[in-house]
Amino acid sequence: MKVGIVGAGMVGAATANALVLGRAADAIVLVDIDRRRAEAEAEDVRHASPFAGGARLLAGDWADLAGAGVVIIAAGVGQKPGESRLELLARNEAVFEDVIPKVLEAAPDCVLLVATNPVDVMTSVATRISGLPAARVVGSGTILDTARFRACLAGHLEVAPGSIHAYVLGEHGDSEVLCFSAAHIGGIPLSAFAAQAGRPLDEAAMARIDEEVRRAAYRIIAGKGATWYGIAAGLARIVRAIDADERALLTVSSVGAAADGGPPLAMSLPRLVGRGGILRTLEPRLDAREQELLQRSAAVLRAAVGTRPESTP
Ligand SMILES: NC(=O)C1=CN([C@@H]2O[C@H](COP(=O)(O)OP(=O)(O)OC[C@H]3O[C@@H](n4cnc5c(N)ncnc54)[C@H](O)[C@@H]3O)[C@@H](O)[C@H]2O)C=CC1
Ligand SMILES: CC(=O)C(=O)O
Repeated sequence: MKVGIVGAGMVGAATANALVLGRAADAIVLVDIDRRRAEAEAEDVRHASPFAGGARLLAGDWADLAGAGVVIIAAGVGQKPGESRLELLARNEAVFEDVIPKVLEAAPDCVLLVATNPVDVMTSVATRISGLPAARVVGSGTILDTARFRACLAGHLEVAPGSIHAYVLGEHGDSEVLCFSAAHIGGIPLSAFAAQAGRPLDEAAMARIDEEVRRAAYRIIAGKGATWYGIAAGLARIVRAIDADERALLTVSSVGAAADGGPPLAMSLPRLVGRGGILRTLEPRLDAREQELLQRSAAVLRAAVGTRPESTP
């Protein structure tokens, strides 16, 4: 499949590299207002391609997105140290007003895959501007937070992250919800597994893991200015699910029924992803406290979306 990437900064370039190394695309087109940057990144990643599947890399114009099955939007500003994702909204909404119509003119049949922050609100914005059905506008949502959660649990429990079924839902941001209650390893609830493994998951351990996941971006941004490897791997995972029509269960964002029972809103829930984007949204089974936190997260996003007109699924 041909994949377009709009925004050839740290996230866009790392995603191109992850797609190449993961053999998740045949051709990748990088588009950026900074054409020189896009060309340099395309050339650099092109030199990784012979070590993997040989995907073609191009820095192009909008018209070069023609035929792309997925177009990833990673254009816009990122957080400065200490800044929250929601503070980026006004600046990145202006970028989307510019780029989304150009993408759709060139690639009217693509799935839009949104990475730009605040990613849930930007998914709502992209759905509104594009006029596409909600299923075709996928936000990376909490796919990264879910990976961080599994990585932390894997470290604590000394088990492979791939054997852990655990999810982060809600906002990709400060109000996200780590769902401990439904998490399991091989069908064994997390707490029972932890006891068997001699690695108790008490309140203190859960609070430490929560803090580690929720504050990960702030720590990384304080240390190196931005984050890119984790989200790049997550975006490549979503592209693979779409391309191979996997019906994979991923925590991604899309405008749809919200946890607070209000009008449609983009937030992360467990969703089946395959050809065409979101195929189905599942209702998570949470304990009462997590359910309440998820409703609060929806309220935070609803306040951020404000009075913007929403696209309904
Ligand atoms: N969803 C997630 O989990 C994550 C999201 N992000 C977000 O991804 C976005 C990009 O981050 P970085 O790559 O680090 O930023 P960056 O500053 O390195 O790259 C952004 C690129 O967008 C380009 N751009 C800006 N306006 C444009 C326009 N109108 N048309 C075409 N290109 C345009 C810039 O020239 C720049 O090359 C940020 O909003 C950041 O917060 C970052 C990490 C994780
Ligand atoms: C920057 C960002 O959203 C993250 O790393 O989670």
